[in-house]
Amino acid sequence: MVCLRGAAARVGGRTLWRDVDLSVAAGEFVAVLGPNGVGKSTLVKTILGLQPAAAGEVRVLGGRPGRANHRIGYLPQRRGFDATLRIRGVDVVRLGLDGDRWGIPLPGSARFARRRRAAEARVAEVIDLVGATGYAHRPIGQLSGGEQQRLLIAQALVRRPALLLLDEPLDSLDLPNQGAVAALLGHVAHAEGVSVMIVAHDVNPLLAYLDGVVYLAHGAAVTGTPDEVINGPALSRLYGSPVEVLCTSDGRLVVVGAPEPPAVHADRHADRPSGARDGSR
Ligand SMILES: Nc1ncnc2c1ncn2[C@@H]1O[C@H](COP(=O)(O)OP(=O)(O)OP(=O)(O)O)[C@@H](O)[C@H]1O
Repeated sequence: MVCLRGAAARVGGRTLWRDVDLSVAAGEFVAVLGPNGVGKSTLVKTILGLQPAAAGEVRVLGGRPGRANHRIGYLPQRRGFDATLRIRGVDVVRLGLDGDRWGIPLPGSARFARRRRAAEARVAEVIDLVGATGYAHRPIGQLSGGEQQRLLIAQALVRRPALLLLDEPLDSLDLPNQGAVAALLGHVAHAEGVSVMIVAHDVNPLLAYLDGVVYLAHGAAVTGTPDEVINGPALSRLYGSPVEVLCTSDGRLVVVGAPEPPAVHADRHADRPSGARDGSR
């Protein structure tokens, strides 16, 4: 579904990363990890064809990046909806189906009625899949961050994408909601067969569900299973200095000694509960 060989990204005259090899198969759930500014979002943009690779080869859904974007669901970084926004959750999901389409059949025609029924059925199906049926008819601005996030995931899924790309969807969710959204994405990958790539700062909520990890740091990447990547020797080689990975009694991983400062977006973490931490760094 996604294949990078010796890929490099260059923005503003600066090489962010190089020699990145990565393969994501159908139905795999892969996290893109690493400190602030290392180029995680740029990797997603490279896969979408919004940022040309500076070197190497990038193939997405069997072709050049950008060619098959209609088969990709994309959830960009965001800050949340204004509390006064009146549009309902169900309408937000529906926008993912036909929000960009022109030439919709005339109201009153049989084709229009058929299409509307099929669209309504698909929207209801995907809202059910993300567990948002109970609140999808409320204004999205009045929903919690976790509820909004589920509806946005439904929007990204409504066209039955083969690949789902999510840029920090767990950011600013509390720990129970991070866990719930991680479980939902694991289900989307493993039960629905969608390949899922997620940019994240904390691997811990995702660990139980992940098939693979891309860890970007120091202009390079390590890729593999979570066990292959998130360990002291692999991260020490990547950073070029001693890094330890500690495992807490409840199975959380804490990376100690990584040279970069913690990757916290203070602005987007304002509503984070006290005591919540970013354990993967
Ligand atoms: N179009 C651009 N022109 C110049 N610099 C850019 C451009 N896009 C991104 N950058 C820079 O490239 C670096 C990597 O950005 P990117 O958003 O990919 O990082 P990230 O790992 O996703 O960061 P974060 O964890 O903070 O979201 C940043 O320093 C950013 O300012």
